[in-house]
Amino acid sequence: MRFGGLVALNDVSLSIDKGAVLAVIGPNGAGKSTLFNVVTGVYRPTSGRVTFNGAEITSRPSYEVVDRGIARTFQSSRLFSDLSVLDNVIIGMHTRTKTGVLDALFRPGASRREMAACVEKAEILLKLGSGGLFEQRYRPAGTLAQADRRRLEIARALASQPKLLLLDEPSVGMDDTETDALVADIVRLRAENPELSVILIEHDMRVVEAFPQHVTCIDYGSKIAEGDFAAVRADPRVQEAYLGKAVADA
Ligand SMILES: Nc1ncnc2c1ncn2[C@@H]1O[C@H](COP(=O)(O)OP(=O)(O)OP(=O)(O)O)[C@@H](O)[C@H]1O
Repeated sequence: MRFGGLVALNDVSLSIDKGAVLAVIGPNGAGKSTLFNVVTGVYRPTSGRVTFNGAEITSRPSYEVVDRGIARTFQSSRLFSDLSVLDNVIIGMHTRTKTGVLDALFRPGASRREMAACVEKAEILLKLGSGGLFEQRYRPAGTLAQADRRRLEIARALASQPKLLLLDEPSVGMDDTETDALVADIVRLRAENPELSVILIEHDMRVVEAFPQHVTCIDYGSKIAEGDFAAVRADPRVQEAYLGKAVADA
């Protein structure tokens, strides 16, 4: 992925199996969010391919990518702040609902029934995670605490019933207790959906350590290491690039 003269991603090749968690680490500006933007059709890559479940999805529009089963959260909140917590989750279901504006006008019964089903599903999702989102479901999303906003982003992404969930620094703005709860949420989510795959961009090594099997490190747009957490952490290029000399000396 090039932006003019800047190569934001250079020959980065990644794959993830069904049900696996892949953690992508790397310093600021390494190209991690760009990777998500390429996978989800926000950016059209200059070259290269994105395939999902055997089908090529390179540069497909984002709504189609969601429809195929890839959902994401963003590093900076993309919630509808004036809408309620509940409505934000319901909006995440739009690729899975059938009735539209015309149905609302001409088949109000069907439309109402579908909406009631959506509310029920959204409430279940809000009850799943930590942080009491369900109790706050009628509050405008913009009034939530930072950690709850991150949790709501995840609930909204899950509302589209993804097969692959992309989490962009989900622990940003969370304290240690909240981060532990986030890890527990992801662990529980995977236990309940063993086929769900997760790609996690993270700066917090405590989160990465909790999902240690597959870790990839990107630096200046290139993949510099991959393997399990212990191997990647021990790689001198990773220590140099990302973890810092303090860790190398530890
Ligand atoms: N739309 C864009 N136009 C121009 N340059 C961009 C664009 N998006 C990203 N970049 C550049 O691409 C590089 C990679 O950015 P990216 O946001 O992917 O990094 P990152 O690894 O996610 O960093 P961080 O951890 O700080 O979020 C940066 O130099 C960034 O300035």
